[in-house]
Amino acid sequence: MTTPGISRPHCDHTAAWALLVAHYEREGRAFDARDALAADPGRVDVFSQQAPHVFADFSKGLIDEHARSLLLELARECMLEKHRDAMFAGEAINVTEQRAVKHWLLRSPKGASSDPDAALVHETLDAMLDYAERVRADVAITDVVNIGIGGSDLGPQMAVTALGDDAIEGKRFHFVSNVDGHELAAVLRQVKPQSTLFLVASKTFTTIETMTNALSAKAWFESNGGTDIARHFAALTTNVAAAKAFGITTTFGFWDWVGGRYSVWSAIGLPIAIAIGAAGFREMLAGAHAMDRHFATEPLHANLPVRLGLLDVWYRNFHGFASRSIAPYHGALRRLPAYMQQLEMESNGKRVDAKGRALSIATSPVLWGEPGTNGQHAYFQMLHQGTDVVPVEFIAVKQARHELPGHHEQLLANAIAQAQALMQGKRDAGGHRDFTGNRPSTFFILERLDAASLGALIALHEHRVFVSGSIWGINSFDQWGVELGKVLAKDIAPRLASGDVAGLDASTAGLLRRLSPAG
Ligand SMILES: O=P(O)(O)OC[C@H]1O[C@H](O)[C@H](O)[C@@H](O)[C@@H]1O
Repeated sequence: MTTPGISRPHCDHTAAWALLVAHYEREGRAFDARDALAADPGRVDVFSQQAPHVFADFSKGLIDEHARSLLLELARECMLEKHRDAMFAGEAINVTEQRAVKHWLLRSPKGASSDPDAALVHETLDAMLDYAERVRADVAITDVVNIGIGGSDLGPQMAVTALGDDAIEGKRFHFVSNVDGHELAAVLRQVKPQSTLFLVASKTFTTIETMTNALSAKAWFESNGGTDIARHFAALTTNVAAAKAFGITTTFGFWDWVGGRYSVWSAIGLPIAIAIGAAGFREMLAGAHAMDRHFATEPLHANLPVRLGLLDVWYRNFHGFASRSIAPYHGALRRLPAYMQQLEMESNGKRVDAKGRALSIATSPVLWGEPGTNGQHAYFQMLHQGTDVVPVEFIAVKQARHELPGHHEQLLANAIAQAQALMQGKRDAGGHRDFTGNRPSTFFILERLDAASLGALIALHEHRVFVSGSIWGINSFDQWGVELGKVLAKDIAPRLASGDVAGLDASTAGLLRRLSPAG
């Protein structure tokens, strides 16, 4: 195994980067998308891209053709394609953990990949989908409770929410992630041991929140007359031994080369498979695979993840935009912003390069958002008239899944109008009613929200995050930043009970005294 991270240049030391700096100063800063569109309506075709299942229009973005070609040059100088190909070749590009990055293999069709793990992937997938179909057919099971957090929660929860209209009748889905006992207690009040299936989802099977919730669920199950753990608990994990030690015999595994935030395609996706069926789950994989092929084979200038990732770099490092708002105009995509937060901020929220050297350029922006039109009535004020420019990403779905007249037209009209308003602005000498306009947005369109298009949309974002992370020179596949707090919580927990503040700083000691029952 080679470590391609080592040979990649510092992208901010390349000739293309210097040219981008100069271009930004000369023209980029003052660029006005309104003028550009008025001067050249053909801009819409240049700054849009159809990819499998997803169309994206960034013609309202603050980018011109020169910046676009310099960014492509930057990608070439930074050996983006080589890095991408190394991922698809199964090289250990997660250099800090010496692991391959192969979530794409989970959606590669049978026989399509020569990767040594391909056969095992399909064996596991077949077994998991078989099990999902058995659960679907089992009318005695009315409630499925997924216990997991982070990547073991956000993906399945987001996808079940997005596609749940197709869920079989008679089954409810619950997602318990927080160690806050209010969450599990609220679910346990609604379910019965004999009709509930608990899925304990944890890549490591050591995460304290998940273990605490799983132990409490098991204790509740046993003390409420539940007997058959094998039937009512299943584990989704890479740590089969730990699941067994916990007392769970039904286990669906995955591998260390699947990062938690990239694991929705693995056994972690079991709740989705139970909700939409084996065929639906395979469609989701197929949609993602189509996007993998697009990313792996399309030339850079026509490659949607590449174009989006480069636009992210342009916005973050040249325009200096520090956040991005995600506005899905579809209520069923309401968990998508949270999912994207983990995907991008945990992947690219790094301040050192892949070799551990401090970076002198900015990395991940802050991602946030709520579904439209709700967000319009809450924070769009700031997007239209605030002092910061925040690029907005609209996601619209052409076909509705309901029959109520009028609603969908209004929903789509609002999405289009908000993007238009952000760009157009409105001159008013009065000040308060003045909209400066020229606020950038990207507009995504899905024909319909189904398993295939959702799969493609998620894979698109995985690859987009790869692209910006690659240009920034970071390892997008580790997450050391979450460790310190976990370690300190282990020290604090017994102190809370005892009230022992010895050795703590004065501020932390003060909080502990206030919150400790012993205090
Ligand atoms: O699936 P698990 O091993 O329980 O991990 C759950 C989550 O917790 C960790 O702290 C990581 O930050 C996440 O990337 C991960 O998805």
